[in-house]
Amino acid sequence: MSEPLVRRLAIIGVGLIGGSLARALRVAGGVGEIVGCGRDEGQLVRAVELGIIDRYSTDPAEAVGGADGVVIGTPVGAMESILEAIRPHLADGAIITDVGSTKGSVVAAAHRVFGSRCPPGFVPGHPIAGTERNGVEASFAELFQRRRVILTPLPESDAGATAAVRAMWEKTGAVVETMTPQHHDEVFAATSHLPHLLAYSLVNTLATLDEKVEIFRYAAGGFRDFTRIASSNPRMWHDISLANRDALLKVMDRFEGDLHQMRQAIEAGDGDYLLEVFTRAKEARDCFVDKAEE
Ligand SMILES: NC(=O)c1ccc[n+]([C@@H]2O[C@H](COP(=O)([O-])OP(=O)(O)OC[C@H]3O[C@@H](n4cnc5c(N)ncnc54)[C@H](O)[C@@H]3O)[C@@H](O)[C@H]2O)c1
Ligand SMILES: O=C(O)C(=O)C[C@]1(C(=O)O)C=C[C@@H](O)C=C1
Repeated sequence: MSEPLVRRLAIIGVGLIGGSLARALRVAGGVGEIVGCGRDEGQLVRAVELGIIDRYSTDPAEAVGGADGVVIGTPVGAMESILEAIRPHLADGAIITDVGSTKGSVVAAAHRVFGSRCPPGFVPGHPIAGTERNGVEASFAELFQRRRVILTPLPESDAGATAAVRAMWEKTGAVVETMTPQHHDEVFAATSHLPHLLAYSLVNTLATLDEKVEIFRYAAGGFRDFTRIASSNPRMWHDISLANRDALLKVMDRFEGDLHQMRQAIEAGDGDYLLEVFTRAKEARDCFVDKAEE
């Protein structure tokens, strides 16, 4: 029997992502005991009932005791307080990673907690997979299969720790890539964070058009497709929007400019401009978006 990748894995925040990671590792093997931690004891009890975790604690310090692997699966706004709570209780050589949708803010939080050099076992991460649902009962083992996971190791991250976090995600069926935290935040401001803000903003505009909110009766498949992600957890996207401020503002400014140009073209009856934009966008989506999942 080969040694498990991780003898004891502590997952702080056993929700959609943390729960799916636990389920995937259960199926794939390679992890010994899984200890859950979180603020919502009901979720943790449910996770034990579902066989996703072996046991739980509502105290992060207790949960990480003796753990050789720690995954933080909470909203990014909670990560600093959790790192602060677990810092004195981390086992020597423990691997510490997270699943947060922003990386610069998580790294900055870690430096505020650990100082100029984070532990060599600290390797931030981000699975590019999810749904609009949240909570452990929305989790499933297949979530990460053939999806990308981005690791953003720090200069002080130990190569062995980075390899261990990579191996953990590859166990789930994910394809692992590395980026700098800054590049990560720029890329996902454009491909994930802005789309969510647009979906929320569109639905909010229509919801405030008429107080009877009757207009949604006439929304068809296009609106449903475009706005699925507006059903995502508001707290999660509150945290992401504020954490990735600079990259988001930059891409929002660009988008606002492009939308203004489209408005001007409509106002001027410039159909050629509209056709140019629509054709370029269709070609890009048809060619690149579907390939992204290969
Ligand atoms: N939902 C997605 O599509 C998706 C995809 C990739 C990454 N992420 C990232 O994963 C993280 C978790 O997202 P999720 O979708 O699993 O959310 P979720 O709401 O399903 O799970 C979050 C869990 O963290 C717990 N929690 C919240 N605050 C806490 C605290 N202060 N201390 C301890 N536990 C706390 C909650 O009780 C819950 O169990 C976020 O950082 C998010 O940016 C989400
Ligand atoms: O599929 C969805 O519902 C998601 O929103 C997942 C999604 C995204 O595609 O933007 C959302 C946040 C993450 O950090 C990564 C992926």
